[in-house]
Amino acid sequence: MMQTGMTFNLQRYSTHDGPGIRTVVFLKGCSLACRWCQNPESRRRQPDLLFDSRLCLTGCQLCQQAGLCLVSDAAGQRCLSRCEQDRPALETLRSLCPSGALSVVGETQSLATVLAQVKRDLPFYQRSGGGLTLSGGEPFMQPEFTAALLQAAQAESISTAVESCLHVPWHYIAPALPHLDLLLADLKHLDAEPFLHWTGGRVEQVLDNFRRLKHCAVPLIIRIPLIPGFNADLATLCRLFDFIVEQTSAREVHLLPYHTLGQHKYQLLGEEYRAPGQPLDDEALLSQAQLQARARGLHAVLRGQA
Ligand SMILES: C[S@@+](CC[C@H](N)C(=O)[O-])C[C@H]1O[C@@H](n2cnc3c(N)ncnc32)[C@H](O)[C@@H]1O
Ligand code: SF4
Repeated sequence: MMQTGMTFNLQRYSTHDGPGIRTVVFLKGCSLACRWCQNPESRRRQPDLLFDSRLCLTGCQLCQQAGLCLVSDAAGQRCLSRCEQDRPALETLRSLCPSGALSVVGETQSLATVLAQVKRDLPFYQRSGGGLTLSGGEPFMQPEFTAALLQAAQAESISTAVESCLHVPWHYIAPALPHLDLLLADLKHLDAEPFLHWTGGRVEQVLDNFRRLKHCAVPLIIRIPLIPGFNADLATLCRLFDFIVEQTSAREVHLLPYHTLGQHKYQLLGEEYRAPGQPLDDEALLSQAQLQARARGLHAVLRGQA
């Protein structure tokens, strides 16, 4: 049977998603809805419609003729109606808009198609120690496709990595592990209430998966997005470092200061942005956090610097 997956982007020459030069394949669908997520178009498993009012040639009416309903937001800007019933089938809109104001994000692709694109950069992987990284969204939410793609990449001598929030049942993760050279996993918080409030998920499932991974051979790097009002304070971060040392196999932690680069995409999706309006700008906190992580024997990386 032909394996297919739902992807929404493929990024070549990435140097931020694992060692060396990498190709990042972004898979659609996530079990969390982090308020700060830089990829809000990744969250639903189905294709999404984006509308950029700045590009709209208001007079052409092609989308209205196809059955799409545009409304005005509080500022009088045209935007998508939040009512899904006001939308025609997305496939009819995929290449309809002449100005690019409307775009459909997410497409079903065969494993062979994705692998062929990844293989184009084999010489770069070999020279730089890079490879394939699966991101998203949450790659383990497409467990069969993820495991099969990692296996196929390794069979081509391509090193593999996955970026994950670990908010999935263990049996979605386990089949991929034999085909994984590096797992980059987020540790966002330890407490149930703030985790639920800011991400919509159950923290215990994440912590449980970290504990299980301790008994697996796959190399693990933990990433902490530092989000003001959620976890960007020294006391919370020190508790996270303690958890890493005591309950996981990771000895490398990457600190990811909160940024707002994905904020405009919420508007394109017709969604409200419910995270802080300003990026994290607290160098004192960042350097203290790096010191505290190092004091616990962790290799702490901030903006690529150890
Ligand atoms: C978009 S996620 C996809 C992988 C997976 N779902 C996860 O959360 O780890 C990739 C990385 O981006 C980080 N990230 C997402 N939004 C961010 C933001 N606004 N500022 C800083 N890091 C962010 C996440 O914490 C994660 O490490
Ligand atoms: S887990 Fe990752 S992809 Fe999912 S909403 Fe959070 S940051 Fe975004």
